[in-house]
Amino acid sequence: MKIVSQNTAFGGMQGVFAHDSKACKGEMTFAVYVPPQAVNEPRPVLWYLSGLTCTHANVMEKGEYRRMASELGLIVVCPDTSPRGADVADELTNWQMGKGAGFYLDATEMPWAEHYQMYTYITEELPALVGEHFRIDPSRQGIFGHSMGGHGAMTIALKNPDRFKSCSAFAPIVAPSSADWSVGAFEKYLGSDKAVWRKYDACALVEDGARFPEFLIDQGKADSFLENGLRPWLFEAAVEGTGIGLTLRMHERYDHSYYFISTFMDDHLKWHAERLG
Ligand SMILES: N[C@@H](CCC(=O)N[C@@H](CS)C(=O)NCC(=O)O)C(=O)O
Repeated sequence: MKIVSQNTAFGGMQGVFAHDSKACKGEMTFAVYVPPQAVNEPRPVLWYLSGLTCTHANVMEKGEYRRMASELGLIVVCPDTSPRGADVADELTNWQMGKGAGFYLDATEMPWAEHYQMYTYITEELPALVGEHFRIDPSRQGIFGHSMGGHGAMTIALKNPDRFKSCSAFAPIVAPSSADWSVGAFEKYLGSDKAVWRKYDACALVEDGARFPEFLIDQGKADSFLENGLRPWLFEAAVEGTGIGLTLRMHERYDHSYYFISTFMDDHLKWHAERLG
């Protein structure tokens, strides 16, 4: 693992690291905030998955999570959203596909399958690396994210309820199999068999029997992607009668940006800390 940068913040350390990824077959970069408490004891770890067009840096620079993470003693890991590098397939004029748009899935179709193995990267390879280098308590893990990363967090939690104790999302894509801005990507990454798509769709996973205790979702009502891309009401309908708890908060005037995310970041960190102990 290579140190890209390390800076002291709120008594802890904000680092950026790079490593050779086996899953994605190339160099991957991620950010980790380590709170001061981690010097003395293993601390809970929170995985933050970012949205379309992002790298590890967007939330690190604009998410405003460090003060509260330091106070609560949370380690926050922020991975990249796709494989990178000159040899990685991409669509230069399409921001919903390719680099910056990995959708946290393992692609099965060529040329994408060669490097786009983000599900394996996020659920297996990166946790092993982070566990080796940082004082995480693996029995206390939470996951959250924004937009495409909200989709990633919710689907990963639903598929790994024994590993994650908490999950929340900012403006998540709750049903990517039928959302305007993800159908094209799913077709290219996963092929035309829609039964496969259901494994990467929070609403479909719940319909197919996956369970997680509860979710917190914050959504801005002035989000330009609300009607065609995000549609949290579909998840509200999917969890009805399942026993899955959902706190869905709709906020007047907030859009899709990091101004929205940073406004509610403290609430999400507290939500996770309460459940991670
Ligand atoms: N590039 C898109 C917007 C993409 C977008 O809003 N991405 C969100 C995640 S879905 C984001 O976090 N962007 C990076 C940022 O705001 O720093 C557009 O032009 O409409």
